[in-house]
Amino acid sequence: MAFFAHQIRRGFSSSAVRNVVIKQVTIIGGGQMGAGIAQVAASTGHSVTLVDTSDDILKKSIKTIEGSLKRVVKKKFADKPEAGEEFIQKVLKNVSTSTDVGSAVQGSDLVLEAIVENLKIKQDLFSRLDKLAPAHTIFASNTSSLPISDISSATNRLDRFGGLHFFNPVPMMKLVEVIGTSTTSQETFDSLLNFSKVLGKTPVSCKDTPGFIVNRLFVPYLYEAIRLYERGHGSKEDIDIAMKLGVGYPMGPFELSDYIGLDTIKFIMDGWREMDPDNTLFAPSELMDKLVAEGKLGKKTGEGFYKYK
Ligand SMILES: CCCCCCCC(=O)CC(=O)SCCNC(=O)CCNC(=O)[C@H](O)C(C)(C)COP(=O)(O)OP(=O)(O)OC[C@H]1O[C@@H](n2cnc3c(N)ncnc32)[C@H](O)[C@@H]1OP(=O)(O)O
Ligand SMILES: NC(=O)C1=CN([C@@H]2O[C@H](COP(=O)(O)OP(=O)(O)OC[C@H]3O[C@@H](n4cnc5c(N)ncnc54)[C@H](O)[C@@H]3O)[C@@H](O)[C@H]2O)C=CC1
Repeated sequence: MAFFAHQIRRGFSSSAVRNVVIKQVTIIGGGQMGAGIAQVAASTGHSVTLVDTSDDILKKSIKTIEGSLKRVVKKKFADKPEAGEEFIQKVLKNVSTSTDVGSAVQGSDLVLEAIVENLKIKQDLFSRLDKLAPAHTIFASNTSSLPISDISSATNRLDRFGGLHFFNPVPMMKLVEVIGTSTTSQETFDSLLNFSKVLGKTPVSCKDTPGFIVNRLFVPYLYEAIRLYERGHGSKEDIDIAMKLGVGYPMGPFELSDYIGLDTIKFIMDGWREMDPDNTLFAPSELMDKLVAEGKLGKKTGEGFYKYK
């Protein structure tokens, strides 16, 4: 069994609320992750407000959600296309959009942040939200690599702050890492665990350590694959085939790096190297640095390790 929340001792308990049942969710950041999380939350009956910096971005987010829902219903309602269309409309009705965080957090039980992976920008956002959101509202970040406690330190609701780390593509990936800091209250942690389950995901409990569980194991794996290629031990194609057929991964390390975004992966590794410069697992890759400097960031820019145009 992956988690035993009741066994985790936490040092802080004066939560303003007990076990918040999360019904109304505000998601800040309508990119790859935010749109996916909004889709899953809306599909499971939550009322969702999706926030981003412009209406144009939000229109794109809704388009992404619609496209993904179509893929979902194609399978789920294979024999009943009308019921599928009805489902899509019902889900979309649960999602509203806003460029104003102040109004978007009113009445919200959970504010989940999925904006750019930058500590200062996340701290500024949460510091502002802390003054605007109701007292009972739980805050959570979907950060891939930043310590949750560094982000929560910008607020006065340390007990009502945790991490909820989803995986890309959110509608398909079953895992959620639930992260509690030393100040996250048990009530908050339990609410986040329950919320993940209501979304139909499988949560695992994580400590607030670099990369939590998955990325702590996976980022060094991706980098080692690149170094293997740099040393001439195998072609990209062969390494990808080897990991797909040899251990059953759905994507090889180069395909997956392009899918996630090379800038994101390099950003994470650079940050960890700064924290622990002598750890050889965090050694840089010349090729990765070169591709990112050239703007070849993977699928999203049309080229990374592979070409997509
Ligand atoms: C980790 C290092 C550092 C990273 C730092 C940042 C990242 C993080 O913090 C954490 C992460 O997210 S790590 C990334 C985790 N994700 C993965 O490993 C994805 C691996 N790939 C896959 O699972 C499949 O290739 C995948 C499911 C993507 C696609 O499947 P296929 O390759 O078989 O392709 P398709 O045939 O197109 O799809 C198969 C079925 O899935 C449905 N589908 C795919 N994408 C969808 C989407 N976005 N929305 C809804 N449905 C979707 C598709 O319809 C199809 O369904 P069936 O027709 O029923 O099979
Ligand atoms: N891409 C991935 O595979 C995964 C990413 N993550 C994490 O999720 C977060 C978001 O990542 P992505 O969705 O990939 O990024 P993205 O670049 O696709 O989306 C970020 C969105 O946030 C918006 N944004 C930026 N600053 C904002 C602000 N102050 N207020 C409102 N909106 C703002 C941007 O306009 C953009 O639409 C990051 O922390 C990332 O590390 C977590 C798991 C997987």
